[in-house]
Order: sequence, then C-alpha cells, then structure tokens
Amino acid sequence: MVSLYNPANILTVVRIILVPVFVAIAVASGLTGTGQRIAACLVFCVASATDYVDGWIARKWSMVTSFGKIADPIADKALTGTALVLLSAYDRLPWWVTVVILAREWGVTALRFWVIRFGVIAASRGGKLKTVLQIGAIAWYLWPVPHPADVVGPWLMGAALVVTVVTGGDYVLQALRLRRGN
Ligand SMILES: O=P(O)(O)OC[C@H](O)CO
Repeated sequence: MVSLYNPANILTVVRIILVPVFVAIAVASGLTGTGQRIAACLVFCVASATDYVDGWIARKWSMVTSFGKIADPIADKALTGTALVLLSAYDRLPWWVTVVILAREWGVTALRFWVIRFGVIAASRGGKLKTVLQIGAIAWYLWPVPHPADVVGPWLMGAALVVTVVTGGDYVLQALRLRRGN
C-alpha cells in the first residue's frame, strides 16, 4: 500500500503552500515594477514545476494515490486560478477570460466529486496540455514584457482557453459514462 505521505503528495501540498506566497508578492507590488513581477513569475513557475515533478515521481515509483489524483488538479487550479484573478484584478487580462476558465476548472472539480462514488476521473492528456498552456500563458503575462506590442501572450492565452473549454466538455462526457457504468 502506497503511503499518503509520499514525495509526490508532499510536492502537491508544497504547491498549495506556494499559492499564498505568490499572492503576497503580487498584491504587495500590485503587479507593477520589473523586480516584483519577475519575483511573482518565478514563484509561479517554481510552484508550477512541482506539478510536473510530482506526476513524474508518482508514475516512476508507483506512488499514484487517490488523494494525488484528486489533490493534484485542485492544487493546479488553486495556483492558476489565483494567478488569473490577480491578472484581471490588475487590468492585465480581461475578466471574461478568467471567468470562463474558472467556471470550467471548478465545474470539473465539482463533477469529479459528483461521480466519486462511481470512480475517479484522473487528469487526461488534454487536461495536462491545458495546464501547460495555461501556465505558459500566465507566466508570459506575469513577466514584464512590453504588453502593447505583445502578440504571443494573447495567442497563448487563446489556445489555453480553447483547450480548457474542449477538455471540460470531454470530462462531462466521461462523468456521464461513469455514472451510467460504462
Ligand atoms: O483538466 P484537469 O482538471 O484534469 O486538470 C489537469 C491537471 O491540472 C494536470 O496536472
């Protein structure tokens, strides 16, 4: 039996703990100032990197647990959701983008709990791609690049948005299949 307190799960918890650290830096600076934005971006990237490492550890040393399957996506959503809200609050990203992504993310989380009696909906390949795109787009928006001339950021965020919505629909179908028992 795999211990709950394994390195993969501990890294997931570290990611959750880094969320308030990221918020503190972002709020203290109002996401202005080159140094502060670089600091916020670096904390965000380190926290995001734990997502890759915990998954790798869990697979390599067979440390996949039900806790990890549920907590890992929640930790991702806490981090990316917080970053999106802050970017919108500081006028760096339109609110509608944040609202659509948050609705999908927390809708899928609610869906996971709704069907938990029937089985666990683990992160799909599309879900992982979505997370990579979201992290890349958010990091780009946090980094102090010249925004008026920036075309990369909106394209990255647009791609993240499309994959976010499409994979959300796929999870709805998975949940319905689980409930039907096939
Ligand atoms: O799309 P989700 O909800 O399965 O989330 C995917 C995870 O964030 C990948 O680590």
